[in-house]
Amino acid sequence: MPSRWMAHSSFSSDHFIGVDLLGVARAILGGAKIMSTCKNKVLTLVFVLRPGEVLLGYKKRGFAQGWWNGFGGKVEAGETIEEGAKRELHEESGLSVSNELDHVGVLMFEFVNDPVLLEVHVYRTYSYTGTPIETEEMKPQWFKHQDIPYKDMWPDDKLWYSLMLNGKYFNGNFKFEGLTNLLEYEINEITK
Ligand SMILES: CNc1ncnc2c1ncn2[C@@H]1O[C@H](COP(=O)(O)OP(=O)(O)OP(=O)(O)O)[C@@H](O)[C@H]1O
Repeated sequence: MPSRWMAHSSFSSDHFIGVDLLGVARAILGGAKIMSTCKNKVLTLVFVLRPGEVLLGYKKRGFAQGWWNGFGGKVEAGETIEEGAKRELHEESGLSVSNELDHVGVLMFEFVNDPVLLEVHVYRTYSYTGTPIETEEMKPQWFKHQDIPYKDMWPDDKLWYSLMLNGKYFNGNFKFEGLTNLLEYEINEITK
């Protein structure tokens, strides 16, 4: 009996325990990963358009300094994502938008060794009031579509700008190592 039990145990039971432990370990690790990554940082990114051109801002300080981008930033407590987008556009470019912005995409960015995911909501609009002004944070400039300075921008931008400029809806997932090394990505166009 003991030897049969031992024999049985040393095969099936160990095997079973092995699988089970692996499963438990996976569940714990998986759970921990989900818990640590579920806190997304919600950001906005607004593109003001006029026929054939897009307004970009040169980032003068802070995160991504020295690169061109749309206007946007963190959504603050008590405001909707779209309200945050309009506020950041005004703060960074001096432009105001009273109509609804066109919500064209959501981009998720993961950075290796950083548990916080960036959830960037992308908007576009042809409708605005005011004249772009240089602020402490951004220097605005109109660019023809063919002159967009992709080499001085986030590496993901060249992968989805054509969708945004052409009025398509999309989502994307990007994995970065540092600020310049894009390791993996996927972009999906969405039909509304
Ligand atoms: C990783 N690949 C990326 N590709 C394209 N655009 C990206 C991006 N990652 C972040 N962005 C955008 O860059 C702005 C940062 O804004 P950021 O300066 O951090 O926010 P905010 O102005 O609130 O910060 P401060 O309060 O000034 O620190 C914001 O529009 C955000 O959507």
